[in-house]
Amino acid sequence: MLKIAVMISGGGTDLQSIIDACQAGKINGTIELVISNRQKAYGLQRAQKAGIETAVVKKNDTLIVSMLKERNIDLVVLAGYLAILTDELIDAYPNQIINIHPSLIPSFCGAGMYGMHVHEAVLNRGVKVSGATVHFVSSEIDGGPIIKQVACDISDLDKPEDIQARVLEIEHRILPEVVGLYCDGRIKVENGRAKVI
Ligand SMILES: Nc1nc2c(c(=O)[nH]1)N[C@@H](CN(C=O)c1ccc(C(=O)N[C@@H](CCC(=O)O)C(=O)O)cc1)CN2
Ligand SMILES: NCC(=O)N[C@@H]1O[C@H](COP(=O)([O-])[O-])[C@@H](O)[C@H]1O
Repeated sequence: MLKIAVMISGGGTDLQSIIDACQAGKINGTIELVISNRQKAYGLQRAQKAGIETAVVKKNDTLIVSMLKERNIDLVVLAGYLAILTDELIDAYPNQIINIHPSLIPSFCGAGMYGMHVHEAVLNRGVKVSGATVHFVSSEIDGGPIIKQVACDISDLDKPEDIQARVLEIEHRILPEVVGLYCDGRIKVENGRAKVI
């Protein structure tokens, strides 16, 4: 069983999808720690309800690395974590940090593209499909190897919150799926590209 840490900043529905999958025996791993950079993140309550250790750490990747190493964490999941990771944390966990992003990378991603900002940009551009991406985290924001993407038709939607809701349904499926694949050793990175084996 791999040891997992999840980093959040908000409501934690993506975190909840992993908690639920672990409790259902769908992931060969256990969530050992949930870290938030925001004290009031509701996701902290979700973790505490599930009996998972929580911590609030703001702008201190040195401390985060020490907490992860102390707990022998194997996989770090960014589940709505809205801060940019420093190279200190990324280098400590090469291809061991994954992120969920609410668009089809490389579209609508990078600095400033998070949460509802993504769906507002998608609506304003008038694209007819959106979706979600799970990728490894690198120094380039949202530029790491893509592990899985699923698209959805949004041509019938005209509100960003409705696009968000449809994309979240995808997120809540593919994030636990990818975490499970990682825990089973079925994700490899070759020549900068991730593949499921
Ligand atoms: N080094 C990396 N750090 C992070 C990555 C990454 O790929 N490499 N992924 C992001 C997640 N993310 C999108 O998926 C993302 C998060 C936050 C931002 C952003 O611009 N944040 C603002 C502050 C937002 C706030 O605190 O309200 C900022 O830093 O100015 C962009 C993309 C996680 N980190
Ligand atoms: N760029 C990162 C980003 O925008 N992440 C997004 O934050 C939301 C967190 O929701 P949650 O708090 O309900 O899990 C999710 O939609 C996730 O894709």
